[in-house]
Amino acid sequence: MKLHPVLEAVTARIRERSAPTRSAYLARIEAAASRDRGADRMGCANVAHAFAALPDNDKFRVVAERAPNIGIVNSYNDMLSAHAPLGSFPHIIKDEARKLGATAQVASGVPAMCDGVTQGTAGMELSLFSRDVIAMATAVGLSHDVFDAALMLGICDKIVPGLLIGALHFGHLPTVFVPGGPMPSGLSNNEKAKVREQAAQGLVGRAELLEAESKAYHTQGTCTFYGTANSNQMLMEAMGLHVPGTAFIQPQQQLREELTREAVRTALGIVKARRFAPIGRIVDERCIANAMAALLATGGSTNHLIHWVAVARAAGIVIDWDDFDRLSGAVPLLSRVYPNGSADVNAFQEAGGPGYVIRELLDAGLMHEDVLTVREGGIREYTRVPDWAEGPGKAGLKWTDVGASRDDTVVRPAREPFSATGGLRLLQGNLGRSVIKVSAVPEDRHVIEAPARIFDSQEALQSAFKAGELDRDVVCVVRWQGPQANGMPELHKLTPPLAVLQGKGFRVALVTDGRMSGASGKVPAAIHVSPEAAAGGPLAKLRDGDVVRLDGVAGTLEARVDPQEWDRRGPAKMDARQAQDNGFGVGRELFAGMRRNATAAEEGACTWL
Ligand SMILES: O=C(O)[C@H](O)[C@@H](O)[C@H](O)[C@H](O)COP(=O)(O)O
Ligand code: SF4
Repeated sequence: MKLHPVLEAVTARIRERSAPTRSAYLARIEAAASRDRGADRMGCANVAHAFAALPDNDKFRVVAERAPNIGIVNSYNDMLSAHAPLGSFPHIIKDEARKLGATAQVASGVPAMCDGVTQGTAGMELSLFSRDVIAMATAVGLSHDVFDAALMLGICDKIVPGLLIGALHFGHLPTVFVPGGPMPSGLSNNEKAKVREQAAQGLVGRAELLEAESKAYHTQGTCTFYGTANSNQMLMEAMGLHVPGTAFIQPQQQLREELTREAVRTALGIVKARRFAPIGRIVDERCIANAMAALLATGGSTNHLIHWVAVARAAGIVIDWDDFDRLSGAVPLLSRVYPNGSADVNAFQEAGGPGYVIRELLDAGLMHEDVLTVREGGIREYTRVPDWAEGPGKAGLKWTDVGASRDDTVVRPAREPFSATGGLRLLQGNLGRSVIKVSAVPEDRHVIEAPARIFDSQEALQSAFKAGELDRDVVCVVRWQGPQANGMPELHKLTPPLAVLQGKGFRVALVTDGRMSGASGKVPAAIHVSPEAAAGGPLAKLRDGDVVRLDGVAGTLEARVDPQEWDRRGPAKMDARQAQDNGFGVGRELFAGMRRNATAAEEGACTWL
């Protein structure tokens, strides 16, 4: 299939811009790949320490027989419903490795924050930087340097980007990502959102709200909205870093275990076949462009406009919001999964899932086909759906073509998409550069112009809402929420009050240098405003009553203030003590160095460069 000219142009622009950093990166992984590693190179004490805990026959294998050794990086904990199933995976992986004459060791555990638990609390100020902590923790594990391949176990928001950034610093290793899958559907996301809005208006009490939330989030597995966690899964499929079709197979079933075993077979298959497919080679400019296209075609999380910039940078590839915006003009919206619709990821999988979207994008020339993946069959393998058959002679994993959409309210072909353009837009103007997810906003709310009301915290906005001060057309500006100010938290708790105002017919919007959740959607929000207010960005000059225009069609974000007056204004100052006080007791002081060192949101909010 001929490549779409826009995909071709964007990829060429990325390749040209990245040439110096990408060639340096490839040289580094060549050097690492040629360095002899493992048991027969290390000192005897090192070897003894590395394998002391292995059962004797495994020790023999990995030392005497130089059997391949897999490093497992696991983000298991009980705080994320999505990660709870991962506790049992290392046992399955070691068992499968042993069957294949290899060994596997947990190289390291990495931390994982549940953004649902910390949403709206001071703990959320650690969330973005936990991504780079996870990358560093991945490096701590893999730096034992006794591995021939790696398996990355993780699903949620900052965890997959962190694991990927870490793994790319070991780009010489074949690496497969292993998910756990979504929980079975409970109370629908729309129903949940409705109860939240009733609670915001005082129409239901805490007992009713807790009952609704607990019915939505009711067991192990990933939450079923298409937020950052499930956008991660879609992108892992589009980048060819998963076993094909594994993303949205639910945990606690035999197929999930078989796919985990298949990840071991896939990683060892690369090692034994000596197929040159280390992760640093798979993740190239075309792979990154494919991920961008898949994000846009599914109205994925706005967080990936930060994370995938950082992921690309870890592979020596430089992308920016112009690249996303240009691609968004050519990539159609092919799926509607909450918050971009009412279906959840289980319905998305039923209707065709990632395989359907990837097939449609490939056939429309909107994904590169000539890419490396962890599978020999290349990216076409990811247009197929796995199943596991039981019984004599039939047992085993098999894949079938995804076929036609089984629900065209959830996934549609590229020839008749939900929208001709992708779900994410770049906004520019005298307030800086920002992004908006338009795919989840009602058409008649894509352009909002109203007087601004300035807030220095999300709590201040919630208090003003409760006091009835926002019952009007208003652009709510929440500043001092960028990476350097307070770690760039998600302000998703503002969705219910703003949605109530929108539901009353007021024309409302949010403008912030902070983030929103991948699960945010219906209220127009210009987010990630760069440069952030704490770095001298123009949000610091805005005042109550200034008219602000957010135009998701023209791609602009402007303060309608007389230019001379605007130039005369000095910036407001952040009350740093306020941030310190409300953040005490959740460890935010430990992240002061990362706040100081973070690059801008558009550069991925990287803290390691
Ligand atoms: O980016 C994301 O997808 C969010 O961070 C998500 O992981 C988080 O859990 C939300 O807070 C969930 O939504 P609710 O808070 O509405 O449950
Ligand atoms: S999707 Fe969000 S709320 Fe759900 S488990 Fe993952 S981080 Fe937590």
